Amino acid sequence: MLKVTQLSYQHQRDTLLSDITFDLLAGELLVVLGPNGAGKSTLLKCCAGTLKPSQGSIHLNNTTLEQWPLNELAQSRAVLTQQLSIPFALRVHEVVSLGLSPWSLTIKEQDKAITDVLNMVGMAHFSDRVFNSLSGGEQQRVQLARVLVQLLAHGEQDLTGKLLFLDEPISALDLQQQQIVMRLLKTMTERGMSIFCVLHDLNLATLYADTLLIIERGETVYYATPSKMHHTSVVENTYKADLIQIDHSEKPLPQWQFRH
Ligand SMILES: Nc1ncnc2c1ncn2[C@@H]1O[C@H](COP(=O)(O)OP(=O)(O)OP(=O)(O)O)[C@@H](O)[C@H]1O
Repeated sequence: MLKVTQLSYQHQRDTLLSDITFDLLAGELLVVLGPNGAGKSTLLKCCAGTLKPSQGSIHLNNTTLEQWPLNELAQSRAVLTQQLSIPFALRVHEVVSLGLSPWSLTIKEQDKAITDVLNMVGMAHFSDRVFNSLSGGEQQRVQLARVLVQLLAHGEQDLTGKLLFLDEPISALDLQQQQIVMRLLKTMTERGMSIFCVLHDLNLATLYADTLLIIERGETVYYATPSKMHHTSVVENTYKADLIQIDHSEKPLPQWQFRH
């Protein structure tokens, strides 16, 4: 699906990413982790086509990103970046409808697609509210609905070939909403969608990801399934935090607690 080979990104004299290689398969949730400034957002922007890598290649379904016709690319991959503000007094359903711009749908089809994704993120009852009047977490859920509708416009069950990039999509959410969104992402991957998701929460990442990619100072330090991290010191070495590694009580997966 997405094949990234020996990707490097240089900004002036700084190497922000160096020799990153990974594959994202159909139906896979790849979670990208790493300390502040590690290069996660830069990697997301390169892979999504917003930044041009200095070296390396990015193929989406065997075609390089630059060779994809723009509208077809917009129908196949959606990108949710951090810190999005809407400078106009748009209503929630109007913000979500921005995600439908690559598609030609009837008004009825648009309304259905928008209602479906707002239901998925539990925001249908806010459809007519002015977006800027929502809380931070509510705004984040609406923005997630906007990128979801871009990939689910026709309500198709099989989402193979659809690629979603998310940069910290749960950073403003409470515990219940974090779980709802992570379960929703899992449901999307079960329908075939591929998801590249930057997170800071190691415990959620380990629970939900199929694969973890951990980067530090622009380089890969871990690229494998979460369970392979069991009883390693990768997290402690990468984050330099004083942590205790424990076993999840219901799954054979590592989790972390702060020592105090
Ligand atoms: N346009 C730019 N000019 C100079 N430095 C930049 C630019 N964009 C990013 N950087 C630097 O590149 C590094 C990686 O930034 P990036 O935003 O990718 O990190 P991140 O891993 O997403 O961090 P965080 O967890 O804090 O969001 C940082 O040190 C950042 O300051």
